[in-house]
Amino acid sequence: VYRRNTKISIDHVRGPVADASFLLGNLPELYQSDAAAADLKWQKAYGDIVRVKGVLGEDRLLIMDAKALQYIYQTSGYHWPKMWERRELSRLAAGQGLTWADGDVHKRQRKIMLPGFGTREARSFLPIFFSAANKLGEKWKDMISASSADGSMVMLLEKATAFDYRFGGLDDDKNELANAYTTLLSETFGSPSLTSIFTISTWAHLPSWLRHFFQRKSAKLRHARETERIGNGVAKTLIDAKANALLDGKGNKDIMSLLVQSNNSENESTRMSTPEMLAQMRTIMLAGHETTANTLNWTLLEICKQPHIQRKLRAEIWAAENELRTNGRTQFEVSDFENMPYTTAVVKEALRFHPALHHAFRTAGRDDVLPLSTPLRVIDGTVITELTVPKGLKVVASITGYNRNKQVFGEDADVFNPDRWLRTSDGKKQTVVGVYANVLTFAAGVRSCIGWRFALYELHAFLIELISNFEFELTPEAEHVRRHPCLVVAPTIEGRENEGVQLPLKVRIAIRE
Ligand code: HEM
Repeated sequence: VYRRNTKISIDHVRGPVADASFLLGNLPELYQSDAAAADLKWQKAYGDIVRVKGVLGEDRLLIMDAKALQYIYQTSGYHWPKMWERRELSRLAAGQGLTWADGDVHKRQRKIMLPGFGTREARSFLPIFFSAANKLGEKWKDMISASSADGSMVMLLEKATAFDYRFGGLDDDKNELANAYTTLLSETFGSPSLTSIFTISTWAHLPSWLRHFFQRKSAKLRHARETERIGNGVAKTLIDAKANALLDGKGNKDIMSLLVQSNNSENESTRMSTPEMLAQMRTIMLAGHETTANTLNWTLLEICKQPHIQRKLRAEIWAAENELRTNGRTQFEVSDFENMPYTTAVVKEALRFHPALHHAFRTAGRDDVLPLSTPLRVIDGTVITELTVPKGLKVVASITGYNRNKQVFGEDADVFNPDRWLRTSDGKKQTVVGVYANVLTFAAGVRSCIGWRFALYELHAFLIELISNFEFELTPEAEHVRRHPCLVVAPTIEGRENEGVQLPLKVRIAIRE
């Protein structure tokens, strides 16, 4: 393993010394500290391209450079596949669905699913997002009036957002599946131990029968196995119901109908097997819920830290609601968001500052040359403008590192400031990387987030509904929130990570003048 690992070398690129051990390199700091804390520290010291040590002498590249990321994600198509061990984690979390698939399998799966995620489809879900947000608000109002005299209470926000819309008919409060998913990531993938880091990084070298044996026995993966069982059960019931509706001629272009139709397809290139179909449902459930819910959590935290942002946001939302009522309407549509620039700016800034996934993992599928936005000084002091990389090199794309890159977002990139989105452009031509607002939060290219429009509209709906009805304030505990890395970035309280995701904020009903 050592010989194989050290054959793929980029030792001319600068990076931190592997302070943990030869066995684990820099991976403990990369994976165990607060999400992206190591990335930002190394970015400051070495620039936007950093060599980090993996297990047993392995070299990896941490990338925050715009042109290099654009090349990997967009220009190279499928030539930079996902890192093998991360695909294995995706398989364990959600089966052989879209986040696991690669190459031709991915192309086929994505082509089948894409029509379910267009702008029109996402827009049609807006009333469902508002209704879910409203339901949550009503619940909070009841809790506040039942529990406190001063009209406020400390809420442990852990799961908001419209969990049930993805497949319809699930009640968020009682559903076994919703509960299983809520804690899956923090329990199974949160703060990996040194043993887990080593095991996951060396999995690829084990024969598959032995790997599967360990995975079946692993206590750490018990929760993932249980979620798989519940998830497949729920998915099967929903699929049967959908198949019957389709037989009755009630089909449409929602994602469930597309999956069921592809399962029945005679054509190999548009067919999805039953295990694949179940995996897609579990994938959407997981990829869609944890990411959006945590982005909302981080947004609320930031606007509590800077109350003037919260006040400005609420003023815009109330004005927009008044306008809506004056025009005899009761419900926002997506086109109304265009007249709410500050709300959109807050959403954009939250997505930039707190990407729900802070890392994405790739491998060079061939010897390649990465173009660089910023010239890089290497170990012998020379400065290079492109970097030659060997086939098999593992790469960590630092989504947070890119999103806070000063070359891209300006000198104040490390400050949460929605106003940056309201400034007029300086006309400088930029390297465009992400699918939305040029942030890398939804990744880019052929493997970009398929549900980004859903996330965007869902975030708008929840933010509008919650800020319109409630005021949020920091509690002393919230000062100790850490950015806990567990496949996604979730808020936990320092030293109490084992209690799971929580964000204690003081919430009171907002009184309209
Ligand atoms: C704020 C919310 C969200 C964020 C930050 C986010 C972020 C991402 C990122 C970074 C990726 C690429 C991962 C990689 O390359 O390893 C991704 C992929 C994906 N996302 Fe999202 N996502 C969000 C919401 C959603 C929603 C709402 C859905 C579904 C309804 C969804 C479904 C997926 C799927 C299926 C993939 C795999 C796409 C592929 O590989 O072709 N995501 N997401």
